[in-house]
Amino acid sequence: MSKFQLKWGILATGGIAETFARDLWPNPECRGVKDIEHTVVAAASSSSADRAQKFLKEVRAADSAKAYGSYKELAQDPNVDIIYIATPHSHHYQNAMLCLEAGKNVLCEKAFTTNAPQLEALIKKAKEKNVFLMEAVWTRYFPLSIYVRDIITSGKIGPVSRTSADLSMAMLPENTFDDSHRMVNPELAGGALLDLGIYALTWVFQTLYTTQKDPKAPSVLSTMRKYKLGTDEQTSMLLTFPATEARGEAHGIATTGMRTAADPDGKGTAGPAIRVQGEEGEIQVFHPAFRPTRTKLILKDGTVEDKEWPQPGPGKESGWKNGFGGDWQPEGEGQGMFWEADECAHALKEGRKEGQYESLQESLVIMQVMDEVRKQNGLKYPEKIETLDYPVDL
Ligand SMILES: NC(=O)C1=CN([C@@H]2O[C@H](COP(=O)(O)OP(=O)(O)OC[C@H]3O[C@@H](n4cnc5c(N)ncnc54)[C@H](OP(=O)(O)O)[C@@H]3O)[C@@H](O)[C@H]2O)C=CC1
Ligand SMILES: O=C1OC[C@@H](O)[C@H](O)[C@H]1O
Repeated sequence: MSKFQLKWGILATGGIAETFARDLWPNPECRGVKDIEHTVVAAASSSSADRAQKFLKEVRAADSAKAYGSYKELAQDPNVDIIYIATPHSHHYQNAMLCLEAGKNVLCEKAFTTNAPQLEALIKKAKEKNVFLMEAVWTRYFPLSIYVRDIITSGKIGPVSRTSADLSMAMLPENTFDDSHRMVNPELAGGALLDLGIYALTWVFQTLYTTQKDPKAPSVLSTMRKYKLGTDEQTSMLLTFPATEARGEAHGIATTGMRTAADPDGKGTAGPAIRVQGEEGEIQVFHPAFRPTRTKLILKDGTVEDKEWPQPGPGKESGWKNGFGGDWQPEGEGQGMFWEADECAHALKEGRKEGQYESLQESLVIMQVMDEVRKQNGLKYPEKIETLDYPVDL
């Protein structure tokens, strides 16, 4: 059987671009995926073509891969099937529009855009060009996430009425980040909400919204503690999801922050970061919410199922070098970003224009929730990064 080949272009050469591109290197067969192949055929850096060339070497791309010194050249490369966008949040709208305008399929890092109207404009453009568009919320595509959603839809824990999810990582911003860093800088749409809070929201949504046949957008109440630069360093959200066919009203509690830790000792002693609670039991997921590797199912009848979910990889012997994962990524394992890449390949192979575990509609509802949270707490980014105008030189 011939395999479906997906040829990737990587837009930007920072931290996550490197991790993602490294994750494309192991043969998908090492995770049981037999029908597709990924190849990095080009990369672009806004700094220089030399930087892109160095990047391609670091991620083991073939010598034939093209190195570009501008994103525009990458968007126009006819050999590229899909572009992975790995710039700061502030730039996603402009970068994605550039690629969609050029007729490219796009996988765009989270948070998709700075606001919901920008995302609506991207969705409209993707439809007009008849291309694929997906937000790179990689966690959604893990077998662990599929298992959790299946537990819910199977009815095993009964109707779910509450999910609480925390992604807090004690990295005191004043000691960790320069004022120009994307995690705190308003010019780059920094702050906990768009960077980390989106994972707490992902768990609330994929358990209370994605699992429903007739999902409805939630209402939201929120509070925010601001950093000295005006971006948020801690945000707490209480979401109310209307009743559906399968359950009554449900509450989602999503918290995020840079001052407290979901896992203070790094050993899971504090308990689960995520609890999905139903009438017959609950399913727990352990920190970190973006790359969890442990779940615990606890049922009223006394059943307890503790499960580990190591990320597959090519093994230590392959000489494969770990990426961004650091402590979370034992040697020989992959980071786990390949699951979302596999979803892109399967979607394009099947002719789908969006991901199967997070529709564009759902990404939009989440973006609307984040807009509302910012509105309730007076967090605005500079006009040039919230605008619908295109092109804007950032
Ligand atoms: N899924 C995940 O686990 C993770 C996702 N992310 C997401 O990935 C995105 C990028 O994060 P990360 O890789 O950590 O960021 P980095 O700062 O490491 O890299 C961002 C890259 O974007 C390009 N860029 C273009 N314009 C700018 C600008 N004005 N300021 C800074 N960089 C610019 C640069 O590449 P060049 O010079 O080559 O053009 C830069 O290297 C964010 O959306 C973030 O939320 C981040 C970490 C983990
Ligand atoms: O997506 C992410 O996951 C890991 C975090 O450390 C990082 O800040 C964030 O962008």
